Parts: sequence; structure tokens; C-alpha cells
Amino acid sequence: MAAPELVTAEHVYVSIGGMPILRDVSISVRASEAVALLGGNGSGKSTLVRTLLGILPHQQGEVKLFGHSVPGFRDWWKVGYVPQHSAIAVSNATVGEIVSTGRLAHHRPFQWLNRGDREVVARTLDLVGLADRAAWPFRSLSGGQKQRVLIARALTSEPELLVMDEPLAGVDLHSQDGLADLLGRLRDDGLGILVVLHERGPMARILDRGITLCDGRVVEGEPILGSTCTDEKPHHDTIGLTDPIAGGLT
Ligand SMILES: Nc1ncnc2c1ncn2[C@@H]1O[C@H](COP(=O)(O)OP(=O)(O)OP(=O)(O)O)[C@@H](O)[C@H]1O
Repeated sequence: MAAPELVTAEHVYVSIGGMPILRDVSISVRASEAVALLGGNGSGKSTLVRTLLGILPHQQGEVKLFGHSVPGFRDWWKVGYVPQHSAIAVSNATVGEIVSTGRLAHHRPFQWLNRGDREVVARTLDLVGLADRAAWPFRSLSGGQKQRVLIARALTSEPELLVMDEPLAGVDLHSQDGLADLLGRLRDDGLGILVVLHERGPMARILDRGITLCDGRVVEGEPILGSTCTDEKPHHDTIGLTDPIAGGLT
């Protein structure tokens, strides 16, 4: 029997400020599956991730997390999110403090973290190889260590789906290998992984599938560096259908 679908998008259209960004995008990620979201700059990868997580609204189509439509989804602890590294701006917070915030999805607002939470945090820091860095300021870490902190933060909610936006950006090759090993182990333990990548790189060995976006559409094949997408065939043949965003024929 196929593993359950953790996140699905069906025929999703998104526009921002009247500009069509995603068109007729359908994807899914199952438990124990690692899927790469590939594509060139501006192809819509981050927009798709943010739409799947309900951060951005979609105008058409359906997005479901764990079988529930995203506007009504409540079990956010089931989803770990690692945003783009550059999106995290912290000054003096320690590694332990940042990772601890991942437990907040299990608590009501302003509730203190308890001993069980602290044990999960310690266990997760150990898992990512940073047990001895809990008291260190985040800003003092290397690029690879920072990514481990952000992954640990996402993992402390004990999620079933991990969504990461370019987790290897700015990380040296050796650390990329280590992160790929860690994610491969988590995938083997049942975690579903959706990861935005510019290229597969060291992650190739743990990926089950790749989905390529080009100009906001899913296309066949791998992204071609410097390509304007015009040579790539749309994965979903929509010829003759009206594009609800552009208002014309696709
Ligand atoms: N808030 C916004 N307002 C206007 N346009 C936006 C906004 N967010 C994204 N876009 C546009 O949507 C398109 C897709 O952007 P997105 O960040 O999703 O691409 P990406 O594939 O993640 O790119 P990159 O690899 O460079 O991060 C781009 O043309 C971008 O300029």
C-alpha cells in the first residue's frame, strides 16, 4: 500500500499583486519520501512552498495538508519548516533558544516549556551533531552549523513533514554531505521531505523524485541553467483551457 500523502496541491494558481506566479501546479509528497523542488531563479519555488504552508493564499485549486484543506488545518506541529537561511535574522539568541522555539507549536501562547520539551530539544541537538553548541550564539556558527540549527528547530515539533527552502545555500560541500546523510536517515524513519534546491548536488543520493518549476508551471525534465524555459514542455497539458489568472488561453 502506498504511504499516505502528507501534502498535496491540485491545479493551484497563485498571483501576487495581480501578477500570475503559479499556474496549474499539482504536486504531492508522501511519508518516507524525499522530493526536490527544482528550478531557476524566480521560477516560483518559494512561492509554492509558502502556498503549501498557507502563508500565501491561492486563488484556484486545492492545497491539502494531511488530507485537510489548508485554511482549516490546525495540526501545525506535524509540519517542520526551514525557511531560506537569509530569512533568519537573529542577533544574540543562542542555539538552544532558537531550537527551543520549535516546541512552541505544542503549547498554548505564553506557556512555559516543560522538562519533556527540554529533553526533546537536547535529543534533537544531539541528532544534528550540535549537542555541545547549545549555549553558543547562533551568529557565531558556520553556515553548515546554522543550517543544522534551523533543521533542529523544525524537527523539535516532531513533524511528519519537513519543508526546506534551499537548506544547502551557503553551506560548504563537506557539511552538505553531512546534511544529506542526516536527511536520508530521517526519510528512512518515515519523514516526508520537500526540499527546494537549485541543483540536486549531494542531496541526489537521498532524493526519490524531483519536480521542476519553470515560470510558475511544473515542467518535465531537469532545470537547464540559464534556460528561459521556452524549450520545456509543460508537464500538465492545458492547451485549450482558460488560465484563470491571465484570463486567456494557456
Ligand atoms: N511578494 C512578492 N511580490 C511581487 N512579486 C513576487 C513576490 N514574491 C515573489 N514574487 C515574484 O514571483 C516570482 C517567483 O518568485 P519565487 O521567490 O517564488 O521564485 P524562486 O523560484 O523561489 O526563486 P529563487 O530561486 O531566486 O529564490 C518571481 O518573479 C518573484 O519576483
